[in-house]
Amino acid sequence: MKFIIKFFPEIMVKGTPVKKRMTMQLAENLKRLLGRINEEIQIKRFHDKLEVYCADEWHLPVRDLLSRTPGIQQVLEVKHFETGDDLQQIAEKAAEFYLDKIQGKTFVVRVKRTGTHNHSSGDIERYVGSHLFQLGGSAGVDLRNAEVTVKLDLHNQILNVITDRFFGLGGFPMGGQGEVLSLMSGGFDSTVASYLTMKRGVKTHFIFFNLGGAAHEIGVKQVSLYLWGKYGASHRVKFISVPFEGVVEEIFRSSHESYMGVMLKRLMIHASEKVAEKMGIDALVTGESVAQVSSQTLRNLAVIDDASNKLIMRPLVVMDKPDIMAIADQIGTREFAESMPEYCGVISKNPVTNASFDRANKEESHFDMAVLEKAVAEAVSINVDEIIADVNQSQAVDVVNEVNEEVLIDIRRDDEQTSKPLLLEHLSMPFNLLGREFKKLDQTQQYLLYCDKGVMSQLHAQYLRDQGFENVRVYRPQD
Ligand SMILES: Nc1ncnc2c1ncn2[C@@H]1O[C@H](COP(=O)(O)OP(=O)(O)OP(=O)(O)O)[C@@H](O)[C@H]1O
Repeated sequence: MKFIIKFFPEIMVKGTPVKKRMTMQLAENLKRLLGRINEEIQIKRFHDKLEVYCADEWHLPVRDLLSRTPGIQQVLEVKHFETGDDLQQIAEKAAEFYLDKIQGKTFVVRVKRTGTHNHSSGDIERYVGSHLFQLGGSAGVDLRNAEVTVKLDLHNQILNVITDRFFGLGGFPMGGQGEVLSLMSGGFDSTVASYLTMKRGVKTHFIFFNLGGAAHEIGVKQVSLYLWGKYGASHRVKFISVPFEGVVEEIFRSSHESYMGVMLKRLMIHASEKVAEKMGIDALVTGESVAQVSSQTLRNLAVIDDASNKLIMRPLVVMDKPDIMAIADQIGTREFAESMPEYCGVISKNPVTNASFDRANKEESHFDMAVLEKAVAEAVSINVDEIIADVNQSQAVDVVNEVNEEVLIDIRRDDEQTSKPLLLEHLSMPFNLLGREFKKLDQTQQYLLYCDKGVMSQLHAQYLRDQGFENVRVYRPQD
């Protein structure tokens, strides 16, 4: 079957060389991504569209991939048949795909022809129209204001029928818009901010400041891997983890209580700048948004900005929280954000809301910058696609590969549990409900947690252990 890909309109209004570069970039990205589904999938590039050809068996994975690849506005699904210009065959194929769609609705048939045929386009339109009408159920033909257009394309002996259409993400193809380093804390805001830069075609690396929780780090790695795998996997990016416990201690020692929050953010920006510099990156991204918490005032954001010469991008700066949550739902990060362990370290009880530039500099002059240098020097950088191996290697909770008398708990999301059911006897407790539901279980039992990649189960097993459930391990069947 064939998919016809319409580019994002902002690409179409560019001058010819830019448009060409962007459409080539999208074709290259798709080639890389589709090749991971099946090597025989073909792509053809035209000035106004791309066409993807695949065997019918790859329909669903290809459709899914196209719906989440930046740069695509709309996709038409097309099936082709060798009907020649046999009117009856053409009408039957049209009925096969459109009869359902015209039930109770007015319709019109539009035919586009290339090549030589015995019938004119008008002949075919009239024949197919009357065939569909006679089959019943429609509200009749309306040549001017039809509710459904039956679109047929006869190309020499091949009839192309548009069987479905769906919208893509929009945005620009990944790779043409430079690179950023996104400060990722794993909550709603930084994940949505990172998604928005990825959708805009910006190669987005992740940096995480570990304030003292191994579980937090695993959670942030997991959501970064998820985001990248879903929306940015055409390009390899880095996940950088900076041990920030020492910095937090030093803030406690050197800062006034009301300035601790601002200092922490400034020091994160300082550290990100140093890492970005080494990577040749000009811009940082944060999930901050004006007035979301009392300390996110314009003045405080300006004082945080002052810590660096890098461009600081805040894609959510004027967005309302419900709109941010709606994006999190749409991109599938809500459950991750909700299950991220809360870190409540350097949160000033009475945070300054109108920080002064001079005072922030003065606070910083009391801070021993060698501590920050040390944290940056000890930062660990891995390719985001190596996260699974990395988490499994540094696991803090034992992993077993068979179930004996333990209670097995499937902690995957509901939709994953339904699409790939676990065949062993088990309890179902999706990870976003685990914290609440687990309290109801018998603490003396032994438990095994199961998830698809073994990352979330590590995170939650550690969390449950911290809550006093000592007999929790991870179940990872052998491949
Ligand atoms: N531990 C961290 N590592 C990396 N970046 C961080 C960390 N903590 C905060 N940030 C960055 O600072 C921004 C503001 O953080 P803050 O905790 O004030 O807000 P938030 O709205 O709760 O963030 P989020 O919802 O992304 O967790 C975050 O969106 C993120 O970009």
